Amino acid sequence: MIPARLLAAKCRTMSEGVVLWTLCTRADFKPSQLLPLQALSRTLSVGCADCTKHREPPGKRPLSEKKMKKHFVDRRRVLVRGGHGGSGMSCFHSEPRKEFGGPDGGDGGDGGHVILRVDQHLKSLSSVLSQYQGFSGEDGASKNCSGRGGTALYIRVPVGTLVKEGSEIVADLSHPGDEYIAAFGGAGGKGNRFFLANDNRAPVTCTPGQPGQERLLYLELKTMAHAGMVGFPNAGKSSLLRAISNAKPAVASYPFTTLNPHVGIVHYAGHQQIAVADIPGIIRGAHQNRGLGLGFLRHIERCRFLLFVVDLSQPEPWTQVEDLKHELEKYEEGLSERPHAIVANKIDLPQARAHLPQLQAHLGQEVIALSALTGENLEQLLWHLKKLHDAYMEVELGQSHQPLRW
Ligand SMILES: Nc1nc2c(ncn2[C@@H]2O[C@H](COP(=O)(O)OP(=O)(O)OP(=O)(O)O)[C@@H](O)[C@H]2O)c(=O)[nH]1
Ligand SMILES: [Mg+2]
Repeated sequence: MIPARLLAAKCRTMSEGVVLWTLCTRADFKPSQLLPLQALSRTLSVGCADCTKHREPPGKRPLSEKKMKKHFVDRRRVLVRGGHGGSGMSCFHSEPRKEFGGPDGGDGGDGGHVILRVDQHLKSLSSVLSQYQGFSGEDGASKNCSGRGGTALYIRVPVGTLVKEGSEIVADLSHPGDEYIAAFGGAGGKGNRFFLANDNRAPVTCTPGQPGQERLLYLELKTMAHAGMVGFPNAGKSSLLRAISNAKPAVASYPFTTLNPHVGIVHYAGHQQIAVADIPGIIRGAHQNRGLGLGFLRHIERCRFLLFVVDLSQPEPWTQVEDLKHELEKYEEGLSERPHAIVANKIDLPQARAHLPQLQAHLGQEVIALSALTGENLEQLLWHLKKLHDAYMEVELGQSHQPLRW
């Protein structure tokens, strides 16, 4: 149970459009004093007069969910070819009054590689084309001039891109700045100078450049986030993400409003950031590809801990948790065992309050009851999120792994 003294304050700084959460303590605080978020920020006077005036940061209008769906691509088939090596040159040194100047044909330049590079700002594979041809090296020239090597061609991919060749995983680009050489450029040819030998003082042989490597790769994006919100359609996952972060997924009263994952960053005081992913709704039989199916269960795989979001206004809400765990377990063994918290949303509705004790009794574990709509008890979720994150960091650092940073 969260110590009642913990409070959260929300402040949107205009310049960054960031929601900053400060967990602070007040010795005299009682649970009954928990206030809706709007009231809370007024009570604590978090020192941001602007945030009351301007709720939305100015700028581009966000894309609609439908348009975003068009732009969101999480699989791509790419044919990559390294650059062709430049040809070697065959020629002889020529100078007035100098006979037998000798061979001086330069080597061709190497072809450029095609390299996949992680760009933290990309969220989807939509900008990746179906074919890439690396830059060719220049041909060698006379006077022993070697051709210039082809420059590398970079393909920008988002964090969490898995590279497959056939069914084999050849690279996992899970950190910003990670690179993988998708196709090597061909080696440049040799000029006739290279073939100069004691028994052959005037070679005419030169070799052509080699073609670059050609590979057919499959790119697969698995959303990377610290926490993944898993729940049935309409449970209020997107509303919750909007409430705690600066992400703006669409919210509507019909199921499957969210069609692709959204990642929101929760900013804590001290520059700590926790990435939370809103995963599209999961229904019974998702592991057999029902609803939005397997395509989205895939995005949960990479989340380090989970938030099971339950619609508390529905009768027998514990069955939602059981079903969600069942679907995750069927998809990948052990997935439902990840560190998690149970979030019971819509506590503002009268029937929801009545369901809460039953849910707690059935699950036998702590339930974070809150309302994404009114902001009630959000601070408890933030506190749990931080606790799960700290535990994850401890485990990763203990195993000398590089923890996921945002
Ligand atoms: N009363 C109440 N309604 C809520 C609350 N949170 C969300 N809702 C409503 O529930 C409906 C669904 O909310 P969403 O956030 O779109 O739900 P979702 O889980 O993202 O749904 P999908 O994207 O379809 O998976 C909307 O009409 C919300 O206004 C809450 O705390 N209280
Ligand atoms: Mg949604």
